[in-house]
Amino acid sequence: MITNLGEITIEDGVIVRIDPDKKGPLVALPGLVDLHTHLREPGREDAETVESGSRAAALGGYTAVCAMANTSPVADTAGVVEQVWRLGREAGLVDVQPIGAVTVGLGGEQLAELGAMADSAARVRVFSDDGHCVHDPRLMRRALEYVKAFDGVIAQHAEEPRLTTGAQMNEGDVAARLGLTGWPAVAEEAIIARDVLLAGHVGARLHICHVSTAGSVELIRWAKSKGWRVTAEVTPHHLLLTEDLAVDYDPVYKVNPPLRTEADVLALRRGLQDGTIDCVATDHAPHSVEDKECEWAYARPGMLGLETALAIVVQTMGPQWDRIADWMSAAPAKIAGLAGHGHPLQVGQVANLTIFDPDARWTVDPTALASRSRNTPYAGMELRGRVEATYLRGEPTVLNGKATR
Ligand SMILES: NC(=O)N[C@@H](CC(=O)O)C(=O)O
Ligand SMILES: [Zn+2]
Repeated sequence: MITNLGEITIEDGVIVRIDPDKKGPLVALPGLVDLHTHLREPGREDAETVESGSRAAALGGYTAVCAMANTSPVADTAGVVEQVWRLGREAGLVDVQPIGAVTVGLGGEQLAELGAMADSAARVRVFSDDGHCVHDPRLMRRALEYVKAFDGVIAQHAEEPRLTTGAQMNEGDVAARLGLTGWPAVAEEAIIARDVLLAGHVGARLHICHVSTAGSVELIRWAKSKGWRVTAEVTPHHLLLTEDLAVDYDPVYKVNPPLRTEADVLALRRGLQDGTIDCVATDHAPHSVEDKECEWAYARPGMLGLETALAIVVQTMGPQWDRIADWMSAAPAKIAGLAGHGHPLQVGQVANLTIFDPDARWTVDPTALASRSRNTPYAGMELRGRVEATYLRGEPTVLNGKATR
């Protein structure tokens, strides 16, 4: 089958011609890859399923997502990661690459069967206790040593739990005014400092999840200057939103790590621009109405991200299409070891691609999202730029802004 997408022609799932003369107003990007997605299946299918999350991802321009391990049961065995991987194949809308837990049950005490997950049909290469920090430095060291053998990576949720007990939002003036317990920047930075040193010592790959402070950017810049194998991600929400949004106690803005200050937002954008931060990852964290639309103190942290990510990145970083292709496709594919994704749009490459209309304006309606949850911080906001179409190995998963399945 031959498909013509303006300047790009696809045949049998492969890009066979690129004709720059035919370039129209739409932007073609390599299919986006998300390094940090919470799909909630198994266990919380009321909040999201592999299929609903895959549909949200495709609508956001993604062709692959890495599914975080904090499901129920936890993805800490070959059986569970294979289940998630198989569900992704059945949904067939994006490639779902499971992330395995670092420790049994995310308990932080005993290493999970990393090797068995790596050898499973799901071929796990990224391991994370996300939602929890791997707190014990000895265990963290062992995990780094273990995954080094097969070029795996430990993705750390950097949060020193002894400094965040009872924390509800960023520590600072706003928290003091609202009477909410603060989550200080140092809780993130202390773990990053420790772990880049460990990664340097072991010579293994470390990835820092959802970096949120200016100090973290500095530490990662320093670690990279040493030549240590450290990568980092930033979320679209940390590139745009600040702690001030908490003033009305609307729990949609409660997220972990918390929204920080304007100075942090600017430092994160600079860090992404100068390559200190490698990629943008959504941390798509769907939560049910009961878990989210309640008092701030009881609401679960986390916000949706997949369907709005590209528009938010363009809004915050500008229409730097080559850089965006790197931040949202090539870099995350490389970190996750996804050989079939992240390729530049070139003749002969597999046709995983996203067609984006940079001028389309749309208003975010939480009830119209493909996600089973509604906890988007952009509800009612007018965004500029929308995914028109997404192709997975040459097959459309989204056409005219609608999922094909
Ligand atoms: N980001 C969040 O606030 N929540 C995530 C866990 C996480 O990414 O830390 C979740 O699973 O809901
Ligand atoms: Zn996390």
